Amino acid sequence: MAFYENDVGTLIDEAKLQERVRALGAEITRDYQGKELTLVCVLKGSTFFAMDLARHIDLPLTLEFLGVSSYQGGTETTGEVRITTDVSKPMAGKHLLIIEDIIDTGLTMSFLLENLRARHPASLKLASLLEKPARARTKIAIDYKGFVIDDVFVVGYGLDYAEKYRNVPFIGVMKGK
Ligand SMILES: O=P(O)(O)OC[C@H]1O[C@H](OP(=O)(O)OP(=O)(O)O)[C@H](O)[C@@H]1O
Ligand SMILES: Nc1nc2[nH]cnc2c(=O)[nH]1
Repeated sequence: MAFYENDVGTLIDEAKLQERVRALGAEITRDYQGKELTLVCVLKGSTFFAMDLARHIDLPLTLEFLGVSSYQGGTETTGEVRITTDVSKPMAGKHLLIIEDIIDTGLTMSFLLENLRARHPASLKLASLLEKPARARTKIAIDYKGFVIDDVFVVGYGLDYAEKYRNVPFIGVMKGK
C-alpha cells in the first residue's frame, strides 16, 4: 500500500495527466517553431509538470527555474509573494514560457508576470496545469491550460501540503480537508 493512500483520493489520474501534457507539448511545439524557447519553471510546485512537458516539446529549449512562495505550508495564501530563487541569466529579448502547476487566487502569477515583463523579454506566455477559477482574485490569461478544477485543495504531481505529497503520481485531494 502506498504511503499516501489513507490521506489522498484521486482527482485526475496519471493516464489523463500524461495525455493532456502530451497534447500541450505538441501545441507548444507548433507555436514556437523557429523561435528560441526558454521555459521558466516556477519552483517548487511546477517541477513534475515542467519536466514531463519539456519531454513533449520537440524543440531545442533552455530551462530556467524561479522560486516563489506564498502559501508557506498551509492551504491559504499569505497574500505575500516572495522570490526565493531567481533565474540564472538575464531574460531580456528571450521568448519566455512560464510553467506553473496551478493558478488559484492568481496572486502569485500576477506578481510573476509583472516581475518578468519588467525584464523586457521578446515574448511572455503562460502554461498552467491547473486553474481554480472559483477562488480567482485577479484575472490571469492562461495560454496553455491543462485542466479546470473545482474549489478543492489539491496535492500530488508537484503540489504539496506542508511540503509533503509532491511525489504522489497523480492529482489528488486530501481526505477530510
Ligand atoms: O494563485 P495562487 O493563489 O497565488 O496560488 C498558486 C501558487 O501556489 C503554489 O505555490 P506555493 O506558494 O505553495 O509554493 P510551492 O510551489 O513551493 O509549493 C503553486 O505552486 C502556485 O505557485
Ligand atoms: N498544494 C496546493 N497548492 C496550492 N496553491 C494554490 N492552490 C493550491 C492547491 O490547491 N494545492
